Amino acid sequence: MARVAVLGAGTMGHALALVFALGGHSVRLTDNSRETLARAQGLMETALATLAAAGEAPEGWTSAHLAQAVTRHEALADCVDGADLIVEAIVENPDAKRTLYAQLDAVAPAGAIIASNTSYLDIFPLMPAARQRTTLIAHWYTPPYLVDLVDIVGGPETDPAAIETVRAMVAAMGKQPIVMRKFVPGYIANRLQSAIGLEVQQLLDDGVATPEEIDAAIIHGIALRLPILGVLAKADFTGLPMMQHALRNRMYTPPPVRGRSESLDALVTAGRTGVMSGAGFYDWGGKDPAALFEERDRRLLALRKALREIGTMAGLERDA
Ligand SMILES: NC(=O)C1=CN([C@@H]2O[C@H](COP(=O)(O)OP(=O)(O)OC[C@H]3O[C@@H](n4cnc5c(N)ncnc54)[C@H](O)[C@@H]3O)[C@@H](O)[C@H]2O)C=CC1
Ligand SMILES: O=C(O)[C@@H](O)C(=O)[C@H](O)[C@@H](O)CO
Repeated sequence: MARVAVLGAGTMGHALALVFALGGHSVRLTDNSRETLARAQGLMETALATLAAAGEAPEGWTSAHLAQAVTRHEALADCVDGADLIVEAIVENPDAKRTLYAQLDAVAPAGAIIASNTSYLDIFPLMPAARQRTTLIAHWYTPPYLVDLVDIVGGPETDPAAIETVRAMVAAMGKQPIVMRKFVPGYIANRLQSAIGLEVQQLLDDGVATPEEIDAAIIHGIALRLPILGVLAKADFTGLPMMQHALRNRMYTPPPVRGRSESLDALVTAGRTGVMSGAGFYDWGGKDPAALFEERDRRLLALRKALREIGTMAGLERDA
């Protein structure tokens, strides 16, 4: 059992605290927003109840176990006291991360591994020199208690032993770690999501389609094949000469990277920041985020169960 400190209790932090607790570790959680830290308890409990109902939590795990396994701390120093692993899941802002890393350097145990959950940032230049050997990225997907992939990558000075420690820990929790040979922003899956995101935002900004139509195209067009074929086995079924033709014809030009989107900006300006605020691209009918997470998780659990039975023809577990 490791002592794990999770910094940031937002969308990812509360869920990562739950993941490590379910993995048998002792977890301390902090956030610089008191309300967020308080809300984390209810969100973890709802997620645990959903997992337990589906038989996906360890035998006999209850809210009482959770309260013992995850403690919440307002002070950073209390949170990281005695930590073997520090999971950084604060806001995706380089200045905020740089400031936190300097504070961490002053209070974290000397040998503690610091693992950032950053989606895209090269966090290594933000970290004080003394922590470079024990700093790495371990990037999870939401909700991390259901999505298995964890991207792991070290920086130029990271000790390979630190990478192996985290890889083994993640694998022991039943997850799918992929250790990247070098850092690239977005790893594999987030780069693909970025490409999709860029295209989706352009379609919206250009008024080509509505959010509902875009999601329908993904759900009815692309999504069904992905768990069975990935992208490259699907290409084998398409036929590779067709892919050559598509490249050669140059009919597709990716949208320019503009660093902003009018439709996204309008939503955020209107306070529609997503499920946590009750609305985003969709209107979530004023439902409590915990209820929405529960509904999402229940459906994802059912899908995951079905997919395990069906198997896959692509990827590391291909059974074709
Ligand atoms: N939202 C997602 O689906 C995913 C996010 N990530 C990454 O995880 C990290 C966190 O993202 P979210 O959970 O979405 O953000 P979030 O905004 O939901 O939560 C971030 C939390 O960090 C807290 N915070 C900010 N500065 C802090 C500090 N100095 N000390 C303690 N707490 C502090 C904020 O109060 C907030 O509650 C980011 O690096 C993001 O790129 C990675 C995978 C998925
Ligand atoms: O999709 C996810 O859960 C994550 O991979 C992320 O890191 C991000 O939030 C991503 O979706 C943003 O592009």
